[in-house]
Amino acid sequence: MILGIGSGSTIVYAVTRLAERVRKEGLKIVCIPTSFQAQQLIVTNNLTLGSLDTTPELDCAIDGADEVDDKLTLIKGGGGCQTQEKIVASCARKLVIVADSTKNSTSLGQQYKKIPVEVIPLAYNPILQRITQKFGGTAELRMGKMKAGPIVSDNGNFIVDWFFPTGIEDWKTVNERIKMMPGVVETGLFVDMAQIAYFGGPDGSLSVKLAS
Ligand SMILES: O=C(CO)[C@H](O)[C@H](O)COP(=O)(O)O
Repeated sequence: MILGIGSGSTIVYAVTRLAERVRKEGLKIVCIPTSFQAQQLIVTNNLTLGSLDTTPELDCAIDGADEVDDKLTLIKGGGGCQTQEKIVASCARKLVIVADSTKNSTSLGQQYKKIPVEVIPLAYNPILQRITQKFGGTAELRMGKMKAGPIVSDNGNFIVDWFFPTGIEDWKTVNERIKMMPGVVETGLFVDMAQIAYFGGPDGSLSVKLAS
């Protein structure tokens, strides 16, 4: 199986369990990373590392999410990896989301208030202005906590966080319009990409949401 490996803190649990099964059951799995973090995760768990260069068609990708609505529209990019995550997911026949129950919502904005957008550094300020002029809300350049200056993505770009207003329903159109802005590399909006989401509860319970 060719499997995309997502980024974030939740995917770590899935990869740990996967590595256990590969060891015990001798599963043959090639893992395609969605970030530098995912690549390290694959390597440190002694899983087989692959790339889109050699395997551009994946059976499945597993990833976390910052919020999942009832249509399985996702907000991703809390860790700034949405571009590679979306590329890998787009090459996979199936996208499976693993998240804790706080990420589950009926409509976007109930849990997570912002859409991360990866941008070419030169364009960050015009993009901050265009997004808020077109759609409202506020937007800011993501700044480092330990590093002075902006966060730089794995691709050498900046991340703009758009704190969107309430009431937006047509996320497909919003996504397309933001993507058309010169300098935008990728948004953290995943529309019609995920087929299934698993949510773990604090009591060990599991709930599942399927794309309609
Ligand atoms: O999109 C992502 C990184 O860009 C993550 O998958 C998302 O932020 C969820 O992370 P976590 O599992 O730590 O809550």
